[in-house]
Amino acid sequence: KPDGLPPGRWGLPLVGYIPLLDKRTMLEQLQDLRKQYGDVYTWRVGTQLMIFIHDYKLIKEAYSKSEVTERPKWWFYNVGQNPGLGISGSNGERWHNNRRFTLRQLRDLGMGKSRLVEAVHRQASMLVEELKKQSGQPAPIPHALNVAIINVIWQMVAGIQFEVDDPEMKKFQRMMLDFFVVTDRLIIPDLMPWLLQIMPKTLADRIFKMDHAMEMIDKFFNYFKAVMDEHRATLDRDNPRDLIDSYLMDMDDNQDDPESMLHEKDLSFIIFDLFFAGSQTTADTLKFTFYYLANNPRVQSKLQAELDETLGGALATLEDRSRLPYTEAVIQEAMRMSTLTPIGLHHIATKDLQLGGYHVPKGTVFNTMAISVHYDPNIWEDPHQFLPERWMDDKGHFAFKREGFMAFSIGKRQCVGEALARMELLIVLAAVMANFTITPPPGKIIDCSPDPASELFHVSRPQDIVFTHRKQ
Ligand code: HEM
Repeated sequence: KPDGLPPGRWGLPLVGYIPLLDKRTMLEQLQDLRKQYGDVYTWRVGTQLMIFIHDYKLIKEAYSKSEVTERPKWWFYNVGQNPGLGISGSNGERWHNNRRFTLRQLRDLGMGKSRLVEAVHRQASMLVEELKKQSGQPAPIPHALNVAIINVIWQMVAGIQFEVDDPEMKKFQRMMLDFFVVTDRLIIPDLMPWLLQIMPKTLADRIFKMDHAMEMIDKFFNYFKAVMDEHRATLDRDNPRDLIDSYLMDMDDNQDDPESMLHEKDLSFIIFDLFFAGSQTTADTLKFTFYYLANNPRVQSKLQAELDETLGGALATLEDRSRLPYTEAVIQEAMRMSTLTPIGLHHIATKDLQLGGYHVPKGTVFNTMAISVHYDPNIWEDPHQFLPERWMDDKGHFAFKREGFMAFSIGKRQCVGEALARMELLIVLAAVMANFTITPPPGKIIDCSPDPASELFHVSRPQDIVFTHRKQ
């Protein structure tokens, strides 16, 4: 055990201190360790040394260091690609280029006047129509919400939007669900890589579903490749339509450069990352927001009053943003309370470093406890209360402050889709709340706690809720 480490659990050789030995949830165990060791501690899981940080200032200090920017080279992130492709699982120059490319795309295609805003408008209106069909009835939030969010990403990537019941959309969603299922055990060999050396490959594949995950990746590649081929056949360099067109043009521009890293498989991973990082997150943030609002009629009336007065029934645009401070505050508060990534996404130390007076060796994996920060009573008054007012200043403006807010993480690796997510959340929430009042089913309250089935990523619990059409 290296000297100077933060306190914590080292455990046995090879297996470390395995969380499965304990029946409580992972988050409960982490909170216990915090009580025992303080805001920063280590926990060796398998052969992997992990550091857990519950304090915002220390997280900020860690993530401001360039040596804590990389993603671990794990199956969980790379799905067998070495080196990792796309954005979320890549590192170094490839990561830097792909991230910059995607941010540029979002800016150019995106915010302001563009087709992307039109797509969000169209999807928000579609969702309102779907909700009218269940007006006044207790029912789960319709599947159309997920479709709406996925369609916005399709618009950005390939200029396509599907109808709610289009079989192609169903097929695509089924592929995404299947992928989630096959990746649930991939992290085990990441934490205990020696298992792969002692096990026959067929057994390892059967247990950890690695071959299945690779097959799924090929399936996605073939799916996206067909869309790329269509784009290639109709590409007009003077009128790039979407992200695929832009990438193909960059590829052509660099075809004589032997150093060029651009290729179709990498593009396929970028697309894959956008769907996986950007659809469930945004859709679930909306679901949590509807749940909090259903239990908080006071907040809901105030929100509707702002929407009625400012928009008068029209769809919101980004220009309306400064006139919708309470709507922004509601979204911000819902993101704080739901904390979709309670322990963050892993980063790895690429060099030895000092943090909070401790020595953190190269190879340590960082877990940043957004959930502790978002409920820290030293940062937030009454942290368990849904209080959008905490985001308003004395003049009634939305007072966005980054300090202590980590829904999109912080530092160089923070979410690339934040601006898109915020635009979608604003437009869709405004459209729904201008048209509907939300209540729990009679005699019930909505359970706003995350579904215990998913620990590392918070998702909302499926349950009935009532959207009643406001006939203005
Ligand atoms: C409310 C919705 C969203 C939330 C809460 C969210 C949250 C996050 C978080 C916590 C990270 C991890 C950053 C880190 O490693 O420290 C992340 C990364 C990422 N997000 Fe989002 N996200 C959302 C929406 C989106 C959207 C709409 C897109 C794009 C369409 C997107 C694309 C990405 C990508 C590509 C990464 C990986 C960044 C990298 O590794 O450099 N996200 N997001």
